[in-house]
Amino acid sequence: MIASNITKIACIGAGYVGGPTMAVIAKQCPHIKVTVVDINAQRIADWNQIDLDRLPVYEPGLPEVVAEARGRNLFFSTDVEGAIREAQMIFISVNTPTKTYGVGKGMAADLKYVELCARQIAEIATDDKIVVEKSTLPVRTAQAIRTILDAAATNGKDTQLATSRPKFAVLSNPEFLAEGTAINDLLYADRMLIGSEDNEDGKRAEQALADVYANWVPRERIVTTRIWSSELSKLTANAFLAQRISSINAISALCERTGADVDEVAHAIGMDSRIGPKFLKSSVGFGGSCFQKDILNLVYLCRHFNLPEVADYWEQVVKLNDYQKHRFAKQIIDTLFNTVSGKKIAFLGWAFKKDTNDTRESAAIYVADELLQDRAEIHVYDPKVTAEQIYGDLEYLQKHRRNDNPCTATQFSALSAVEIRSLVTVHDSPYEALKNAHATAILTEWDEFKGYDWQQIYNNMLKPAFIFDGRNILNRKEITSIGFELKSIGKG
Ligand SMILES: NC(=O)c1ccc[n+]([C@@H]2O[C@H](COP(=O)([O-])OP(=O)(O)OC[C@H]3O[C@@H](n4cnc5c(N)ncnc54)[C@H](O)[C@@H]3O)[C@@H](O)[C@H]2O)c1
Ligand SMILES: O=c1ccn([C@@H]2O[C@H](COP(=O)(O)OP(=O)(O)O[C@H]3O[C@H](CO)[C@@H](O)[C@H](O)[C@H]3O)[C@@H](O)[C@H]2O)c(=O)[nH]1
Repeated sequence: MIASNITKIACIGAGYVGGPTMAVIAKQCPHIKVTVVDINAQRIADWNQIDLDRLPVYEPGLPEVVAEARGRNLFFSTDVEGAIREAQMIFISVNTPTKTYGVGKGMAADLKYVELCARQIAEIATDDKIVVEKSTLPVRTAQAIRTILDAAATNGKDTQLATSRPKFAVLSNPEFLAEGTAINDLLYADRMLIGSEDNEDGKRAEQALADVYANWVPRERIVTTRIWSSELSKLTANAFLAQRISSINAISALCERTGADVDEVAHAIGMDSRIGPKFLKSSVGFGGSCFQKDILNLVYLCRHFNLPEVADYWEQVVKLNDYQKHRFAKQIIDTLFNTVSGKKIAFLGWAFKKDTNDTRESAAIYVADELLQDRAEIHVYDPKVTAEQIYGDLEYLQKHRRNDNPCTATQFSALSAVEIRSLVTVHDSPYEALKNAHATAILTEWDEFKGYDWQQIYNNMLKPAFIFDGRNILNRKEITSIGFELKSIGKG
C-alpha cells in the first residue's frame, strides 16, 4: 500500500537542490531518515566532509543545517539501489539541462537522467513507492515516468501476480528555492506545491508529502493541484521572473540613450503595488542554471503544441538577455578605444549571483568570451569560485555556442584550452587582479566589493581608470570623486 506515514525518504541527486532540500527536511523532521544518493562519488565524499566549509554547495546557513542532521537522520551515499529499496518516498532531483544533441538540441530539456532514475526505481522496488518529481520538468513528464514505472515494474516479474507487483504514485513537487538564499527559502517557503494524479493512490501520496512539509510549513501554504498544473507552474514561475529582468534590462538600454536612471525608474514603478519592487534590478544579464534552460524548454513545448506566437513571445526574454550581455561586452571594447587586445581587464566576480559558488550560465562567461575574441587579458577574482571552474566554463562554451546568440555569434572562433589559459589569470586577491589593469568589470554583486579600498585600487590602475559596474553596486559620487571613469547599467 502507498505509505501514508513517511519515515524513510531517498533523494536521487545530491546537487544544489537535492542537498539543501533534503538537509532541511532532515533538520525539520528528526523522525524521518533521509538518504541522499548520487552517482558522483566525489560529490558524496564532499557532502560527507568533516570540514563543513568544504561542502560541494556554498550556501549561507547550509553548514549549520548539515551539522545538525548529518549522521543523525541525514545520510549521503553512493548506494543508489539500497536507498531506493529502503525508502517509502523517492525524490528525483537530478539535473535536466538543455539538450546539446539530437532532437530539440539547444531548446528542449534533456530528460535522460530522469528517465534513468525511473527505470532504476522500477527495477529495484519490491514494495510500493511514492515517486516525487523534484527536478524541473516539461509539462506531462509525469505521464512518461508513470509509463516507465508501470512497464519496467512488470519486466522480469511476470511470474508475480499483478496484484503483488509494487505500485507507484507519481507526484510533482517543483522546487522554488533560489541559490544564495536557499535555506531561508526552504524554511520560510512562500508555498510548497504538490501536484498529484487524480486517483486514490495519488491523493494518498499527496497527503503523505503534505504531512512531511506540515512539520514546518503552515498548511495554508501547501498548495495542491492537478499534476499537469504543478509541472507547468514551475516553468511559468521562472518565465515570469526572468521576464521582469529582461523587461527592466530593455529599459536600461533606453535609459542610457535618454539620460534616465534605470534604478530610479525601477524604484518608481516598483512602488505601484500591482507591479511590486522585487526582481527589477537591472544587471549585466541574468544567469544561473534555471532561467534560460526553463524558458527555452517552455518555448520548445509551445512550438511542439503548435503555438508559434506564444513560443516567440517567451523566446524574446532569452534574446533580450543575450543582447544585454553583448551590450555590456561591447561597451567595454568601445570605451577602451575600440580594442581590448593586450589590455588587462579585471573581473570582479564570476558566480551568476552573490552568495553562491555556482557559475552555470553566468553572464561573466559570455562577457569574458567576447572580450577574449578581441584578445583581452582577463584577470578574475571571485571569493568562492575556483580557477578550474572558470577555465572549465570557458572551455565548455567553446563547444556549445548558440548560433542565434549575439554574444556567441558564428563568426567567433573557438579558443583552445591553451589559449584560454594564456589569456585568463585567476587570482586569490582582488588587489592583485586589479593591479595595473586598464579597466575593472563587476560581474557579480558580492557585498565585499563595495568595501574595498577603491582609492588604493585607483592608484594602482592604469589611467584613465575605467570601471564597468554590471551590477550597479558602487556609489557613483564616491567612485567618480576618486577619479574613476564609471560606466553603470542603465544610467545615461
Ligand atoms: N539549482 C537550483 O537553484 C534549482 C532550483 C529549483 C529547481 N532546480 C531543478 O532541480 C534539478 C536539479 O538541479 P541541481 O541544480 O540540483 O542540479 P545539479 O547538477 O547540481 O545536481 C544533480 C545531481 O544529480 C546527479 N545525478 C544525475 N543522474 C543521476 C542518477 N541517475 N543517479 C544518481 N544521481 C544522478 C548528478 O551527479 C548531480 O550531482 C534540475 O531539474 C533543476 O532545473 C534547480
Ligand atoms: O532583479 C534581479 C533579480 C535577479 N537577477 C539575476 O537573475 C539571475 C537569477 O537569480 P535568482 O532568481 O535570484 O537565482 P536562481 O537560483 O537562478 O533562482 C531562480 O531559479 C530557480 C531554479 O528554477 C528557482 O527555483 C528560483 O525560484 C528562481 O528565482 C541571477 O543572475 C541574478 O543576478 C537580476 O539580474 N535582477
